[in-house]
Amino acid sequence: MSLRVESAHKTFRAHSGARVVALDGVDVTAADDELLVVVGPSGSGKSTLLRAVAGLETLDAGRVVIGDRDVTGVPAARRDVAMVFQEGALFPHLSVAANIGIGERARGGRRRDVDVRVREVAGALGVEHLLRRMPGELSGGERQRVALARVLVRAPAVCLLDEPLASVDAELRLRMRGEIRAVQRSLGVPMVHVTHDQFEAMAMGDRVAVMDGGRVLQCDRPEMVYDRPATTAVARIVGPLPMNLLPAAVGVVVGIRPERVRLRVGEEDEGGAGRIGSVISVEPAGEECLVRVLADGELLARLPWPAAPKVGERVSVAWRPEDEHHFDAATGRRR
Ligand SMILES: Nc1ncnc2c1ncn2[C@@H]1O[C@H](COP(=O)(O)OP(=O)(O)OP(=O)(O)O)[C@@H](O)[C@H]1O
Repeated sequence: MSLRVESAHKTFRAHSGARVVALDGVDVTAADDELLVVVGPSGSGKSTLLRAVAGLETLDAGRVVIGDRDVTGVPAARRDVAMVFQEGALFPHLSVAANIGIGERARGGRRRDVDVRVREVAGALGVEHLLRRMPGELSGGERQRVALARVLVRAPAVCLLDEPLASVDAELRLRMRGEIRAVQRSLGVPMVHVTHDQFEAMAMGDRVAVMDGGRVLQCDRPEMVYDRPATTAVARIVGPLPMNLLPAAVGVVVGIRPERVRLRVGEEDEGGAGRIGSVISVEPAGEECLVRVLADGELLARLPWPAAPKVGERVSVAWRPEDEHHFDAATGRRR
């Protein structure tokens, strides 16, 4: 069953009386077996969008449609939407196995069938060895995986994940994103996944919705939002590092990804798009380093670590013309 959110508006009134626009006309869809990733800065409306789909937040205007059923006025419990939060909540007095199987059992599933399915999903998410433990005996990351297993053990109409991997270590995250993808495909349900992890967004999403200020700025395949950002805001939000945005000709802003910037020490401008600058900081990042250069404004370059220039050195800054993105300076839109 597909998910459709149409013209969703939501304004909160803070204690101070101030109005906060959390959703400002959001349209998104997720097809039957599609995984839609939502990215955006803190406060951009991602959780509000998920909570509105789940029925935990009522919209001021707009609709939520699941399959051909308009669920806008339907209470959360009757939407058949499963949601995993940043801190997956478990029933403390039930074992891990019982926690994972509780929904299926409540729905009248036979114990034997439910046990088999619980074991399958627990295996896929690497928590099979924890099935007999109690939630209080788990680490944060383990609890999170159990909460995920509980959602994935049955096929809800829609599955929502709000940063479920935030407290999981890097190696496990890498494995789990593949597992989540596989389980989701086998269930054939639309999944909406909020993450701050750019690699996760690129790796997992069939499409990525980029949000800012309660709006969806662009919604497209991961390679499109990365290679052809629709606006300067998208260019700053998507990618492991924000895109450098440099004023160029009148009315034009040139965008260049830090990983596409080339620096040469002690040489003059190579010509073309280059400029001269001086290094203001060098930050090691494993095999690579991040170099900040002052050259008609500040610019970030990601370079292989051995190639790092030193702080204070003069460098020529260059990039290939085909790596440039051009935006309209007034509107921020891609030209
Ligand atoms: N119950 C509430 N009362 C008042 N304001 C709220 C409430 N919930 C959310 N907001 C505000 O609405 C805006 C959107 O919040 P939301 O939680 O959807 O953002 P987010 O993109 O999920 O952020 P984060 O990445 O930090 O989780 C924010 O400005 C937030 O402060």
